[in-house]
Amino acid sequence: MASKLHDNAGSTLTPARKVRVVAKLRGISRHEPDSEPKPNSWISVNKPQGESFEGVTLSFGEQSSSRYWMDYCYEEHEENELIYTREIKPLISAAFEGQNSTVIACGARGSGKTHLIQGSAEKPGLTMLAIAEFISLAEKNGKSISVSFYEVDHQDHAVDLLNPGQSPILVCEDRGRIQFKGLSQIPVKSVAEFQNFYFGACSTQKTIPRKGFERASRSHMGLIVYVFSQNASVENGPVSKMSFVDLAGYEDARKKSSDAICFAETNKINKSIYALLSVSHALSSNESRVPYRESKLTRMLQDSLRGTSRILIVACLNPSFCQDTVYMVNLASRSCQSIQKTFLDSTKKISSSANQIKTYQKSQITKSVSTTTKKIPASVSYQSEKKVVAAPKSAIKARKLFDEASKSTARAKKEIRMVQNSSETLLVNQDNSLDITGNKVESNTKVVKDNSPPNVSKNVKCDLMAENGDSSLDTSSEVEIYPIEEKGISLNGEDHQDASNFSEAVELVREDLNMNKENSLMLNEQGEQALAIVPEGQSINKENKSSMAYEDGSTPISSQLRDLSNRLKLLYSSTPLSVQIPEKECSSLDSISVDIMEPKTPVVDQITRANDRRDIMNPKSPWETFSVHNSGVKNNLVEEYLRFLNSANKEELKKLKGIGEKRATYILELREESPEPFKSLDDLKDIGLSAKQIKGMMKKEVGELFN
Ligand SMILES: Nc1ncnc2c1ncn2[C@@H]1O[C@H](COP(=O)(O)OP(=O)(O)OP(=O)(O)O)[C@@H](O)[C@H]1O
Repeated sequence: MASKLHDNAGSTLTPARKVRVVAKLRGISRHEPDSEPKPNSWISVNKPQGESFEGVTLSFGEQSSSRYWMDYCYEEHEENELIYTREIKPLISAAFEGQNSTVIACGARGSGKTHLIQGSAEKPGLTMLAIAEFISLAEKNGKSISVSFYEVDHQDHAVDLLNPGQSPILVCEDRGRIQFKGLSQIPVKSVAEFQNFYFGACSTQKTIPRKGFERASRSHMGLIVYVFSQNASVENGPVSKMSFVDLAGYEDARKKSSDAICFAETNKINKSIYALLSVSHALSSNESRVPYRESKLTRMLQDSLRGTSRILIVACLNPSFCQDTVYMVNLASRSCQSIQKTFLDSTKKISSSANQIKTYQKSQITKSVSTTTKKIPASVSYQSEKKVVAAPKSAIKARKLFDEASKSTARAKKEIRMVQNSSETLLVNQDNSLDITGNKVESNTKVVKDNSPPNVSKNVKCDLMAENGDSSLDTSSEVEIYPIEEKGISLNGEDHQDASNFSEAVELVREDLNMNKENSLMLNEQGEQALAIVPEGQSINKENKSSMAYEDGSTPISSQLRDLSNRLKLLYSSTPLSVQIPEKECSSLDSISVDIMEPKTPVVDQITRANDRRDIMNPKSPWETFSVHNSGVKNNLVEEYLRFLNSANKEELKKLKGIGEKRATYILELREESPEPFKSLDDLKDIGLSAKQIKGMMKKEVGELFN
């Protein structure tokens, strides 16, 4: 294996981590035709240097410049027992303290998920090993254990594998707890007993006839282990539960499907894989809205994912080339918090570097340029403040659907170090093998390390990544991994890119990956435009609220603009009677919220033009003035109404026209998932109201004011 570094650090969960993502490279089975163990040559595991980096990055193929963050990677020879001891055992102990958790095995087909989760009689999987520990701890702590075992197919039918032939399982929520109707719980007293019915269910799972529907060729399987207080009844609920999910293997629907039915089935399975990984991504990045309702599986796992629950994702890797593995790693990697940490560190640094450049330019101090360096041309530094879109359309779209890890393949970068010393000399160092502190940076990993504050008494480092026409840049040159959630894949309510985009996303990422080389060449031609890295870094921040403030506590202007734009959008969306903004203008407003990184005149232009168009800035007649005030009042009313829906208790909600017991309960449920589920009147459609009903409700509320 081309592992460059592989230490054991950080292999157990630390209290602060909600989601941990590890990879497991599948071993070679004795039964496989070519079963001679041979070193894996298509996956490289790299550990970026520096103490602040906890994870590893994976890259695929010789020439690949895409890197995907993981918290850790287990190699071929590292068996289930090791993964169990390091990753699972701490979660079992936590279960006896009331903590829920979920272990998810994902990967392409044949990547070893079942081997990992179920294992076999000779090589027990994580579930078997865990049950032994559960039983032992239960005895010690005066608790009892029971299990459920189910399967979810492509049609979101969930069936009980321990009581086959029954109707599909129903999932409902009662007093904030997920409940299953039609899923049996079997008490477990010994490992042998468990082994019997578990393996029994696994082997018959493929043959049992399904009541009322066809059985799917691929499905997800989930084992739930419940911990009960000794004398508590099932009705009281468990102390905690731990879920083990063996996801169906991801497979490119177009590649393998021989017929339309198979194609549809594969697509649906892929969507549900995507849904689960999206939920874990939303949780790992503290999204305000988590899309549990996107699939049956995420709904079933909701209790074991939300709140203080911990999630372990094991991305299983095929030992030989498999494009589907790359896609899965890409998806799993999005939940890896190491990426975010690293990324945020470097983004902070980049933005502070950008500020230094601006200050530097403003001061208009004559700078001497050393013989070994070049002065940055004004055009270049200007470009650094602008967002430059230099990638092909499909690649851009793919970025929106996936994270920027794939985007990184389209950029070959060079680090320009700008050193401003006490004599105010600007040095640009294009040597990318050493950083300013003299630390060697791994040649093919882009790492921004220096977190020290700028200090004029010593050398101050500004890291910019420049893409230029240097012929030394090739697709294997340094690449930065971004945990970006672009607009298109944002998981929160309004921007949520639902699972239906999965195939498109996969398709686009595929294109993106295939275009690596082409893109970098094209970027090379772009020359100075490539300095777009600064704003792009800020662009990445746009989804990440925690990074929205500068270190001095002030809010970046880009974020203020976004706020302004969001308000405009709200105004627009909640004033249907106001003059319609043409499609073009709307998209301009969108782009304000998403793409503008720094205050540029066009922003003001856009707003002014939009306002001009509405003719509200300069009303010419009393009627127009009245209209303006009228729509202002309307907006306030709508805002108040939405605020009420987002905060009122059940009884208060029921006082509203059109909201009875059921809807009020549902609204409270929605608020559990997201503190503010209603952001515009349109969101009322989520509780089953038609546009006409919404209008009627508003009319009623307004009428009441005059009664
Ligand atoms: N660590 C390992 N060592 C040796 N053989 C393994 C290992 N992991 C998996 N295998 C073998 O690889 C093959 C595929 O494994 P497995 O069935 O677990 O994959 P899977 O990802 O669950 O597949 P699918 O997506 O089709 O369900 C099996 O023959 C299995 O025995």
